[in-house]
Amino acid sequence: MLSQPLLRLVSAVSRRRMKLLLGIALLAYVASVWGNLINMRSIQENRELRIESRIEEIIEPLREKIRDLEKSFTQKYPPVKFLSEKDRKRILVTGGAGFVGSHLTDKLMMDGHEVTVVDNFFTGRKRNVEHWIGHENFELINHDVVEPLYIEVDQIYHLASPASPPNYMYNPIKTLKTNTIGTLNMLGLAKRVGARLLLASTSEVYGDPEVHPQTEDYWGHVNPIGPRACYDEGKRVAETMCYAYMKQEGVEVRVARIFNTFGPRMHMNDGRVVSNFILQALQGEPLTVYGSGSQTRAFQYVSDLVNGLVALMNSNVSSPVNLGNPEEHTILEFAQLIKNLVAVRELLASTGCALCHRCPGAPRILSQECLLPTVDQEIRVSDTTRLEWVWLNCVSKMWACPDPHFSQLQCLGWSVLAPSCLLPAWTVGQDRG
Ligand SMILES: O=c1ccn([C@@H]2O[C@H](COP(=O)(O)OP(=O)(O)O[C@H]3OC[C@@H](O)[C@H](O)[C@H]3O)[C@@H](O)[C@H]2O)c(=O)[nH]1
Repeated sequence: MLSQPLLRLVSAVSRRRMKLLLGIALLAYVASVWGNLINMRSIQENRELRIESRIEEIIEPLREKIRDLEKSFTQKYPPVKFLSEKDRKRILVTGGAGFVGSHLTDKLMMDGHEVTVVDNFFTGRKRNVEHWIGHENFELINHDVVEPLYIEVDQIYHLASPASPPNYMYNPIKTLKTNTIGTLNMLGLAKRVGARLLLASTSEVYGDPEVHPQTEDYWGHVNPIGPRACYDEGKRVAETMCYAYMKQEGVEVRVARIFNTFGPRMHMNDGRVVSNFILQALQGEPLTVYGSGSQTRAFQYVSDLVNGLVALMNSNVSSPVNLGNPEEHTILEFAQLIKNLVAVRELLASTGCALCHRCPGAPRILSQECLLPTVDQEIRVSDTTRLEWVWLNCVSKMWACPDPHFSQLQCLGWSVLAPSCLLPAWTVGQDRG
């Protein structure tokens, strides 16, 4: 038998042990719950990591594609000079998407100016200036100059008008409105904002000239009701408007009388002799020489004209200035040149009246520091060579083309449409000479 004190000792020890055991069990329980929690969290984290890496796997090729697309959409612009705020001008070019206007736009942009092109796209083409779209110095507005325009500019090159005979005779009333109301609107804008305006006039203001060559002091010989009157008289009144605004309102004006011009971006179907002959040769047709072919023209390359326009705009000469190549050729000579370069079957001499001679006369110096490019002997001599070069490069490539219709062919900027897309043929009876 155990004594009473011994029994008390034993029960006290087992109570303590019980407490200890209970404490240990509680700790073990807490530890296991904690462990489970940690385990669950790491499982969840693992799962999340797996999902994230799967998403990455799917997204990465897409990211790659976006990078490629971004690279291909990043527009590469022709090199543009940096001009300080003081030298940089805000320049409006009306008709800036056309043949001459787009080359002028190129020069002004590359010189570092801010250029706004306004065009109604009747004869202009967006693709002529598309290489500038998105550039911070460039803006393209689809607008008809017959409606007023409210913008802020320092200089206006006013070129908006159809210029080839079939185009301007297509809608003579519209041609008249463009050259009269359109010019009034641009002169109004020039007056409002204090801009200088250069009018792209034409050698056609001399009409069917009785004087040869036609210097700027010749008043011309124009039939006011002839087939070309909408253009000839439209440009004559546009010149009159310029000088009225100059005298009455103090607007600074420059007037360029532009002679025959050729070069890239000229529409093959615009109806003028260079494009007509090239197109006819491409299609294996005879060249249509109107009349005897003894009528003369002097063809200038478009970049020479553009340099002349910019030189004139920035000169102090406010009287009209002829811009053209003084090297004169008969149309027959021109046809022969093409005939010698390409195997053309025959030359067609029509019976139409074609006695007109057109040549800008001796080139003149605008001011001491501003020499018109037509004065440059090298350019004069090389013009025929350039024509041959354009001709050889375009034509030889096109002859090699397997498409018999030369549909939508692009060659050095010349666009050739399929025969079915051509404008109605330019007929002999419409020509003055
Ligand atoms: O197929 C043709 C086309 C034209 N010609 C002749 O080639 C000469 C030039 O005619 P174009 O149609 O090329 O141009 P034009 O000289 O008559 O007028 C042009 O010149 C100056 C620009 O300012 C004008 O915008 C434009 O009308 C004319 O004598 C014409 O009779 C042909 O012999 N065959």
